[in-house]
Amino acid sequence: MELQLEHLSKTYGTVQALKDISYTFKPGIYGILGANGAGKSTMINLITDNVARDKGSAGGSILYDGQDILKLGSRFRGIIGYMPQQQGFYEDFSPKAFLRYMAEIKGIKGKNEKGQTVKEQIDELLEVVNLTGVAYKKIGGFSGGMKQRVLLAQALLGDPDILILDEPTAGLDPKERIAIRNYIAELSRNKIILFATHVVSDIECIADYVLLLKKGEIIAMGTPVELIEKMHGKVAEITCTLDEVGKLQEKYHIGNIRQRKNGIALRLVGDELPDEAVMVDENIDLEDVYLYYFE
Ligand SMILES: Nc1ncnc2c1ncn2[C@@H]1O[C@H](COP(=O)(O)OP(=O)(O)OP(=O)(O)O)[C@@H](O)[C@H]1O
Repeated sequence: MELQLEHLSKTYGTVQALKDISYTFKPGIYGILGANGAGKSTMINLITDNVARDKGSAGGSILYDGQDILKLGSRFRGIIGYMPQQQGFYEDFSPKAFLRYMAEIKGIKGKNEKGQTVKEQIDELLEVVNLTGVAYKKIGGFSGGMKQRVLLAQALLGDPDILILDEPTAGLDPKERIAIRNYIAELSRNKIILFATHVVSDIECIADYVLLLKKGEIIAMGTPVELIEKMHGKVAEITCTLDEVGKLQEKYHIGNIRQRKNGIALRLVGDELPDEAVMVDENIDLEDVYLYYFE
């Protein structure tokens, strides 16, 4: 199974939101990391066909196992599960009623490959996202995290081959963030899962591959380990006084700032680092990678 983006571009008026993106997704979890406005939602909206591509060859193409998704039409939509950024669902619905409604819209009927009826599939999904106890309660009274879990469950309806999650942890507190991340980590690795976020810790331990998107372009990509290895010689720590912090901030990308007994320890990331800084080698992480490319 392959989802291939070929020279994908999208322009809104004078803003080029995506610039000539080519990349092939295979089964696994992809962290799509980028600051606000990087083009993550645009990429997702093109894959889900919620936004029209630029006209003609200028827009590029998206192929699912070699076939243009626009030609596959509803067949392609049937294999996609999509969790949108906005929680625009009906507050008066219960999770169960909402999932039943979404199953109707998606045309999911009869029994699935495991021989489960739609009702059984819904019950199983509610169990997976830990909402069985509130299956008949109104969504309107739910916390942000519970609402996100309802959205995740609807994206999983019909066991889609491709799962697209647009900032699934947006607005959640740390505990709920971890819960959502864990549900995603436990999903089958036979799917292509795209997880768009601007929060490194969301994907740090669960992504098989990471794409860094900036101003509509992929500026770096690889497995987390590959990206971390490229940072060799670009991360250091320096101990300084509070007065010196501002000056260093002007010249270098600054990560963690920690109070230690002998002064303030700063993490510096960049191609050129001060001589007096001590190189960090062993515990470089994706936060350093993010800082290097984005700050
Ligand atoms: N409908 C639109 N009309 C005009 N410009 C748009 C539209 N949608 C997105 N843009 C612009 O395209 C660029 C990419 O936006 P996009 O929403 O894809 O980024 P993003 O990485 O998903 O950011 P966010 O996390 O804020 O959603 C931005 O400059 C944005 O202002």
